[in-house]
Amino acid sequence: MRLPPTLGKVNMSQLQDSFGRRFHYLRMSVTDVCNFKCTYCLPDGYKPDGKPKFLALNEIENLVAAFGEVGTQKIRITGGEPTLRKDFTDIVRIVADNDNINTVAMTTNGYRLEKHAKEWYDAGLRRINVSVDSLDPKMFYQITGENKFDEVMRGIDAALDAGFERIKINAVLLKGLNDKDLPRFLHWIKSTPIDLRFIELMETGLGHDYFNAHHLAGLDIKLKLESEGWLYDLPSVDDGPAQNFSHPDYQGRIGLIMPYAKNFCASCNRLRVSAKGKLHLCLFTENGLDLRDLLQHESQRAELIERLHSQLAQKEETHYLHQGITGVTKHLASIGG
Ligand SMILES: Nc1nc2c(ncn2[C@@H]2O[C@H](COP(=O)(O)OP(=O)(O)OP(=O)(O)O)[C@@H](O)[C@H]2O)c(=O)[nH]1
Ligand SMILES: C[S@@+](CC[C@H](N)C(=O)[O-])C[C@H]1O[C@@H](n2cnc3c(N)ncnc32)[C@H](O)[C@@H]1O
Ligand code: SF4
Ligand code: SF4
Repeated sequence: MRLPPTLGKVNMSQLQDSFGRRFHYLRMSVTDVCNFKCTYCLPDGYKPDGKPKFLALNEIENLVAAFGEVGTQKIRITGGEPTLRKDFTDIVRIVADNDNINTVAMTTNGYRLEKHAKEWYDAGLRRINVSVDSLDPKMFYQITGENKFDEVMRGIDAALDAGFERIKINAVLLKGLNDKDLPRFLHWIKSTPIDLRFIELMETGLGHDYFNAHHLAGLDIKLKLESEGWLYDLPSVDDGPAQNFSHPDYQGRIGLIMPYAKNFCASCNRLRVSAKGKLHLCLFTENGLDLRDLLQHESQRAELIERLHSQLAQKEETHYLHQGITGVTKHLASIGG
């Protein structure tokens, strides 16, 4: 792709913060809308705030191009539920067509996978993370507010058939809800080549009561796995924050995402852009900086890149969740998790 002439004078080095962390992974949210009502995320369902206008395809193209120029190699499309966008396949294609991006991923609740897995694969999507909080259909319904367990599981089968590089399953650990599910999950991955990740519940604007009632530490699972012969896998450079484990008797792997663990943020390698075009330096705390005025035309790329570099200096070392400070993030659907 030909670059605008001004780009020659711009700092094209990789995005880096003042703690020496480099950012080669962008989580790009494309909608806040969701059709599920997960109790830890949108317990009352998605409530539109006015008439939201989410990033259009040309804005997404300019965003991807700018991030690609300064070192982004992996883009995860997320939401809300990203696949609710009618132009979702076009979004995948835009990301996949950018030569700087070598990993195109998405996170989904899986309800449209069965029908579209192959189409998205053909458009260039290579990795999929699907949220499945329980393997008990009744508990799945209780947690997500949707009776779509069978549909989602058929979607995962379709994704396995379509040939995706990697399929990960996300389950948020919830005391009193899915905390009895470990044996079922283990049984599933014995013969299924997926990465199963248990995510510790993070406190959001939902409040302290929900968090206190349901938070469960991942450490207990880690100790149990280690005692049963699961071995820690060294992370590769574009891995997310999970600590991964594998076992010779199992085709699948297990990952633990423990945001309250010591040093969790030391390996932070990702930035976020919300569906309305705001840059978020962290999943928590800040309001986000508007990028949208600079997403309108290719000729603005140099200015956009300068803005990205100038913001990175403000990225903080860690979140403040330990102090119960959840910042402005009301729920993770508003920023893509
Ligand atoms: N606190 C915190 N949690 C994160 C971060 N990244 C991911 N998570 C949590 O992990 C969940 C699952 O993330 P995914 O969307 O599957 O992405 P990922 O874990 O980066 O996935 P991979 O790229 O496949 O490793 C998110 O929704 C968050 O709950 C992060 O940077 N900080
Ligand atoms: C916000 S969702 C967006 C993508 C898609 N709708 C889905 O559910 O996979 C991304 C991830 O965030 C996780 N998540 C949402 N709220 C969370 C919370 N409070 N704590 C931990 N993980 C959370 C979900 O389980 C999901 O795996
Ligand atoms: S976790 Fe995902 S599927 Fe569940 S309510 Fe939030 S955005 Fe929707
Ligand atoms: S909480 Fe913030 S600083 Fe920590 S890993 Fe997540 S995005 Fe990075």
